[in-house]
Amino acid sequence: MAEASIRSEKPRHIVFKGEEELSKSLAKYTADLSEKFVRERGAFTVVLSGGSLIKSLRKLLEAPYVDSIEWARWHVFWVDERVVKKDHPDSNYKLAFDGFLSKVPIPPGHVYAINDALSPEGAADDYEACLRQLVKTEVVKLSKGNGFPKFDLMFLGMGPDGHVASLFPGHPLVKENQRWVTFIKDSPKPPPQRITFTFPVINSSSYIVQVVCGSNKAAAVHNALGTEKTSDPLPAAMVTPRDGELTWFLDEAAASLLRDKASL
Ligand SMILES: O=C1O[C@H](COP(=O)(O)O)[C@@H](O)[C@H](O)[C@H]1O
Repeated sequence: MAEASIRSEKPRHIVFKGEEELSKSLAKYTADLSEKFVRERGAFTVVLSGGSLIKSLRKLLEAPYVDSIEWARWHVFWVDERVVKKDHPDSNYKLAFDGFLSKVPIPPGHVYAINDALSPEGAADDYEACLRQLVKTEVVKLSKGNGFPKFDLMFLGMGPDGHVASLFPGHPLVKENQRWVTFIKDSPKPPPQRITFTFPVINSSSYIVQVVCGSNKAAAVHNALGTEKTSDPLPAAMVTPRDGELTWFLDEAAASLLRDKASL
């Protein structure tokens, strides 16, 4: 198990007056990266979170992006998933399908949902095997430095407790450094059974956006964006891409406890 990584400088953060402005900027940021990766490698690997993130992607469903993005080149994954049936209200797949994926022409074969017939252990193994196959076929890149998969763009949310994906404060899974995908059966946030990417996978991404809105998350934002060294950082503070770019997209409420909170 690795030591928790501790960053030495603050990641870039952008504060928006409200979630409406944030979602417009997030759409442009995403469309620009889609264009770049499709041009460079003919594919764009995108990792979604569950929760409030999906609503913040809604501007991608509007002009000009809905018509200009090369949706057929997108490959979509989940950073974490609840081990429930795909039509269950708690499913991150269902949330994304209903609010986003059903409205854009991404080929169904490019949408990599978990196998919802398996146990948490089985679903994590199965999802990792799927990623290993996609690395072989070069749909997903491999990080040269550490041998973990390297996704083009990863969208992260954050809970009020500072959790990201299904990696919760104080849980031993935050230190997992061998597996690509692992499972949890005692998630403090329901439902208890989930699978999740591990930190080495998250931190191998080329681009990570951490999207956080709301005053109930202000304390965790303040904690995670601080530079104070701690041996027990919040999971959100452990998002430290090794060879990539991290940008926090915050609304004014989430940024309200930061000293540097000038908004766009
Ligand atoms: O349970 C989860 O929570 C986090 C945060 O969700 P939010 O609704 O507070 O934005 C989410 O990022 C994660 O994917 C999800 O499984």
